[in-house]
Amino acid sequence: MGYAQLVIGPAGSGKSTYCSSLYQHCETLGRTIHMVNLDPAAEHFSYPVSTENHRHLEDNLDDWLDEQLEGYLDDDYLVFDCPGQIELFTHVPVLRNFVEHLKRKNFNVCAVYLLDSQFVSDVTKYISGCMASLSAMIQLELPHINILSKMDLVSNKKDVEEYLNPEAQVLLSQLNRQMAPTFGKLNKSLAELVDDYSMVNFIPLDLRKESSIQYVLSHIDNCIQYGEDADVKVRDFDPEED
Ligand SMILES: Nc1nc2c(ncn2[C@@H]2O[C@H](COP(=O)(O)OP(=O)(O)OP(=O)(O)O)[C@@H](O)[C@H]2O)c(=O)[nH]1
Ligand SMILES: [Mg+2]
Repeated sequence: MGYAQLVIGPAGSGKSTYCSSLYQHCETLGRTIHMVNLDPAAEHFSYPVSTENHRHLEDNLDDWLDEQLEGYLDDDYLVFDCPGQIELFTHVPVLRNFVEHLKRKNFNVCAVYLLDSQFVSDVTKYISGCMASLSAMIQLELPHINILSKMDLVSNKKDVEEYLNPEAQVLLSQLNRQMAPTFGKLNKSLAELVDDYSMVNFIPLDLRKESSIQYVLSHIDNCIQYGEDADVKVRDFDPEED
């Protein structure tokens, strides 16, 4: 049985930074994880790929993803740093195919969706971030964990708290305050959608704190049942501990 995190989220949300911090954290613990960078952009495309090329892109990526998996063992813990292009996990089924592939290889996979905490300062941005997360959740059909990244940039933690487990009513009134009355109905539907899926449930991540990284990791490990067979106990950490 192998374990894998699929780290996704909008461009610049902090995926690569999270991956390297996680790697260092595990290194300190003496725990082995492997990072796999799934961004083929640097190697293959130095230009935007148009929609006509999607088929072509897909075929190439399947082979390329296969190559990335070579050399890893069936019981490894892998962390896939995905590119920020949202269409890779929504319009194009390539990431979904990759997930199927991992499952066939007996990997327990969890989607780790990062959203920049700066998005929370603007409820419209926040909602769009939630929708992108929801879309990934539906497309990938994986256990899913939402993370609010870059918490070190948040000066007042109270501002963010209500967005960690937001209520539809709060979102709705904030959306209505910002937008013209014609959007009232749409806002209501959006807020309800977010509420219905009860997917909007973010764990704050402050990379300056080892305890915060550990807290996030514990949640993910739980999700993919890592450590349940072994003697390793998944400890619960208080993110506000230090
Ligand atoms: N202050 C702060 N900045 C961060 C943090 N994480 C990432 N950044 C910064 O945010 C920018 C984007 O970070 P990346 O880790 O490259 O984001 P990404 O999601 O991998 O971006 P793409 O691969 O382009 O989608 C960089 O300038 C980082 O230095 C964080 O926890 N705190
Ligand atoms: Mg990156």
